[in-house]
Amino acid sequence: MKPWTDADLERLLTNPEHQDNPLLPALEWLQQREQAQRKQLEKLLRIADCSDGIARSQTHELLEQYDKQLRRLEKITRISDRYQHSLMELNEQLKQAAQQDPLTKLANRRLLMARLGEEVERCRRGASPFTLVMLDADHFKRINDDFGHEMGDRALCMMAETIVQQLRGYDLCARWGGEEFLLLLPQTELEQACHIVERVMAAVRGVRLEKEEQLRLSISAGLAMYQPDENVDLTINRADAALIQAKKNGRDQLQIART
Ligand SMILES: Nc1nc2c(ncn2[C@@H]2O[C@H](COP(=O)(O)OP(=O)(O)OP(=O)(O)O)[C@@H](O)[C@H]2O)c(=O)[nH]1
Repeated sequence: MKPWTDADLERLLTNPEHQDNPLLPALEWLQQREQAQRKQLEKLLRIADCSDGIARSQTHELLEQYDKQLRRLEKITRISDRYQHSLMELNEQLKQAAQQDPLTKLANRRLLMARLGEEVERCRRGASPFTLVMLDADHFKRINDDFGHEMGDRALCMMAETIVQQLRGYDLCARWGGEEFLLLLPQTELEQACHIVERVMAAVRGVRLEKEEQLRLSISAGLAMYQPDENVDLTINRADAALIQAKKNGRDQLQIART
């Protein structure tokens, strides 16, 4: 049997032949109810479609917001990485500045005293003794007077570089004062220290600053070997006294400290 359509039903209900059929009112009632239900269903479907659209656009909006937050977070992370990196660099620079002489870039007194403390400890634990060498540029005032303070600065830097080149990796050269340097030679007894210092003095004599052919440099040195249980300040003083003696003896030479 072919399915009933609305038109078939309408024809049946309006057919004068069936006007007296007792089922007619029931059929009309069923038709009206079916139409009402259909309308209701269509309405519900429209609402469902609409809310589906809203849900879709809300989801899209949320995804966009999420992407935006993610990009913002990535940007913040990049900035924070850069910030952390520059903080670390700054920290490193500060650390260096606290331990370095700004002119010659050598270790400063603070770093040398720290290393000296460690060396004394090592010596107390039975390692072989170390030697300290106080170095002082000769007649440096004349260099400044004859060639100018700026050239004096360059001469100091050249001297520092030359001294370091003659040392071993574990030795330390610090700028002690104006034109004074202090060498820490770990695990080095006097005889070996003398060889090192003679090498340093010879190298300083050979320094030539371009354009200033007349400029000649030399240094005097006082050596003191650390004595077990000696206060290290005393070792420094002994090296200093030996240096004064080297100056008195005519400069450009080394002198060994008395114990
Ligand atoms: N250009 C320059 N000169 C410095 C610096 N520090 C110290 N000096 C100079 O070094 C000279 C040291 O002079 P003095 O202590 O009289 O000693 P000197 O002329 O080297 O003579 P002796 O040590 O006796 O051989 C002074 O003229 C200081 O101004 C510095 O950083 N740069």
